[in-house]
Amino acid sequence: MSDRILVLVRHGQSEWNLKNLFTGWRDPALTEQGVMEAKRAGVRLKAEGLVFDAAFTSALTRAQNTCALILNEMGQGALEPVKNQALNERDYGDLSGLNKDDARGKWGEAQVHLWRRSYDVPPPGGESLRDTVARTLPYYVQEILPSVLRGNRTLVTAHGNSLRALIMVLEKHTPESILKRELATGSPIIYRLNADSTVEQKLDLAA
Ligand SMILES: O=C(O)[C@H](O)COP(=O)(O)O
Repeated sequence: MSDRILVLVRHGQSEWNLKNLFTGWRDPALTEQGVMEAKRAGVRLKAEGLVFDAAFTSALTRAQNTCALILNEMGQGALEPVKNQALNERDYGDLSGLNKDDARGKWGEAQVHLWRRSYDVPPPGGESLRDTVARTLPYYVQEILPSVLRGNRTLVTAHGNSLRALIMVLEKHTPESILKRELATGSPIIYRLNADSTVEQKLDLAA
C-alpha cells in the first residue's frame, strides 16, 4: 500500500449556499452548519487514521476556514496550507450574488441549467466548467500531484466546480458525466494513487 494519499473536501455550507445565491469568486463566510460540517470532516478523517503532510486551498475564505477547521480537529493546526486562486470556485460573472430561483424566473430554467451544468457554456462575464478546468488542472499537475507522488499525504479544500476539474481526471469522467457528479459540502473523498497518478483506491465518505 502506498502513502500517495489525496483527500478532496468541498467547503462547508456558506452563507450564500444557505441563501441560494450564485457565489463564484465572491467571498461569504461559512454558516454555523458549515463550521460543523468542516469539523465533522476533520473528525472522520482522524477516525480513518489519516495525518496530513501538505494542504492546499483556494484564495477564498470558505475553503480556507474549512481547511483550518479540519486540521485543528485533527490536532494538525500547525500545518500551513498553500493558498492559490487556481483552486477558486468557477467565476459566475454577472450571475454572482443573484438568487438562483430569481435567475430561473428571469432567464428560464433551461438557460440557467445550461450555465450551471453545461461543460462549455459560460455564464455572462464568467467561466464555463471548461475554463475552470483550464486554470485548475495545470495547478494540480504542477503543484498538488507532485506533492502526492512524493509521498505527502495531501489535503485539498476547495469548491464544487474546481474540485470537479480534479475529479474529472482522477475518476476519468467525460465532459458529460462530470456534470452529474454533485459534491456534498464538507464530505471528504479519499484517494490512494498509484505511482503513475491513476487511482488505486477511492473512499467517498459521503457515500
Ligand atoms: O458558486 C456557487 O454558487 C456554488 O458554490 C456552486 O454553484 P453551482 O451549484 O451552480 O455549480
